[in-house]
Amino acid sequence: MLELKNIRKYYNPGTLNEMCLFEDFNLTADKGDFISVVGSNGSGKTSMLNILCGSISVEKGQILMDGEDISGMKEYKRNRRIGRVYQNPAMGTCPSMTILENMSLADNKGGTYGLGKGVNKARKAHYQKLLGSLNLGLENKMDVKVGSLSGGQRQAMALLMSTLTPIDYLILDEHTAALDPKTAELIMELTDRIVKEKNLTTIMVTHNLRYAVEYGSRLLMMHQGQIVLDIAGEEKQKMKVDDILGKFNEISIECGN
Ligand SMILES: Nc1ncnc2c1ncn2[C@@H]1O[C@H](COP(=O)(O)OP(=O)(O)OP(=O)(O)O)[C@@H](O)[C@H]1O
Repeated sequence: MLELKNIRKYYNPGTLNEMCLFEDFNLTADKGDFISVVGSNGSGKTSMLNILCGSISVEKGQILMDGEDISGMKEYKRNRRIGRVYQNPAMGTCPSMTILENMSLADNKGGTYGLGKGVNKARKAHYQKLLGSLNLGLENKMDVKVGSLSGGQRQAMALLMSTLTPIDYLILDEHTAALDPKTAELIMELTDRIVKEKNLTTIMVTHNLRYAVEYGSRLLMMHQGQIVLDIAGEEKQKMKVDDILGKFNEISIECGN
């Protein structure tokens, strides 16, 4: 379970540009939840993910992982249990290293790493099997530099790499936004498969309302630092893209836009 409790977050505190994003923000992601998060630009979606992952600090409040307060825990330590995929495929992979080296690096997350040690045959075969499941032919390109792959291929690798070690939580920050529609679809199917196979508690920020409706067990809508919609179960299953659009319109009218 991941929890944000009574979070207060200011950007540029004490300056002319001070901005209060969260005043008393609360979120509980129960074990096995797959939460799609939609919301207006600047509503705080990425900031929320950054707070969970420890990429940014907060003024007040607690971040709990399975009941343990991890507010003071460094990002790299949280990452032992949290996998993250970003919008930019370049963020999750190292372009100057080969596919094999990237896989090996991800496999050693949280441990020491030396390329000199090399990768044993069994591990290489394991990586090839995983890459083969993507159906992108990457298993035959183990010595190719990742920088020469397409965005979609890199994002598929980033997803595989972020979930290679035994993690419990998966954080997806608009991870299909930079991809063409067909590749985005493929990455979403892959995401869903990995989430189910590994039983990952997942939070996925997306501007694609269809994905938000089709995937996941719960749907949140954020606006101006607040959760304005939180639905799950049957209600979520019945939700249509038009319903979310309607909610967006309501918010815009309330704001006078
Ligand atoms: N490092 C920062 N310094 C100052 N303000 C920031 C910083 N990061 C985010 N903000 C502000 O906080 C607010 C929320 O930003 P955030 O990126 O979390 O929103 P978002 O919902 O992810 O937006 P989008 O849908 O456009 O990606 C915005 O007004 C943004 O300008």
